[in-house]
Amino acid sequence: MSPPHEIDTGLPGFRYWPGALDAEAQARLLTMVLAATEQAPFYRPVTPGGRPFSVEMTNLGPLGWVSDRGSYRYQATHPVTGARWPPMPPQLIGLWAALTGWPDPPEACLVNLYRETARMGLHQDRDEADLTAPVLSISLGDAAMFRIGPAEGGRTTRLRLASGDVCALTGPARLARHGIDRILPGSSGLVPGGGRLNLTLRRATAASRQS
Ligand SMILES: O=C(O)CCC(=O)C(=O)O
Ligand SMILES: [Fe+2]
Repeated sequence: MSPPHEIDTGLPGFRYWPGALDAEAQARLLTMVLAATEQAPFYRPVTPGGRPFSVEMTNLGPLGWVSDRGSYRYQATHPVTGARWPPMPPQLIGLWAALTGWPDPPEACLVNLYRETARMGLHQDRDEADLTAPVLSISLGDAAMFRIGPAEGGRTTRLRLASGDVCALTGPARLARHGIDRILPGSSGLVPGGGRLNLTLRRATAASRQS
């Protein structure tokens, strides 16, 4: 992977590295993720209000983000199979360290699968114990129209995220509102069956390190 080029989008703390993963790194990552989904298949969660997500999900790593009639939360097991999530691929731990510089490794990699009509409404990521730890997001496959705006609401900006792009919510942008308006079906042939994969890496628990 060549060193990522960082672009200033005007929202402090929102960091964007277009083309951070070259075609070979994307293919390797995709192969690893698809292999892990043999063990931890995609499933369609529902919101606490009972509405099914249009996105299908699974997780990698010691903890995974889940949503059901009870709550949004992190847990160690797949809600359908009851098995532990597959391990976090070392390539992702390395990318997290290189791009965020955060001292603790990621604990959760949420894998979002967007088929043709899937989307994700504007939201904040706030189910983590330490809301100062960054969120790192990797795009694979079809491009997506990503929307982002300040935590307090107001004007949002649209950004087209393509396969291999990486972005991060850090510092003052950690609680930025964001979502996916739509994907651009057929813009990439990377994902078998079509669509987009998003990998979102996070710390879930509070850091245990001493200061
Ligand atoms: O698919 C994306 O790029 C965003 C995913 C996201 O915001 C989330 O999983 O919290
Ligand atoms: Fe999010």
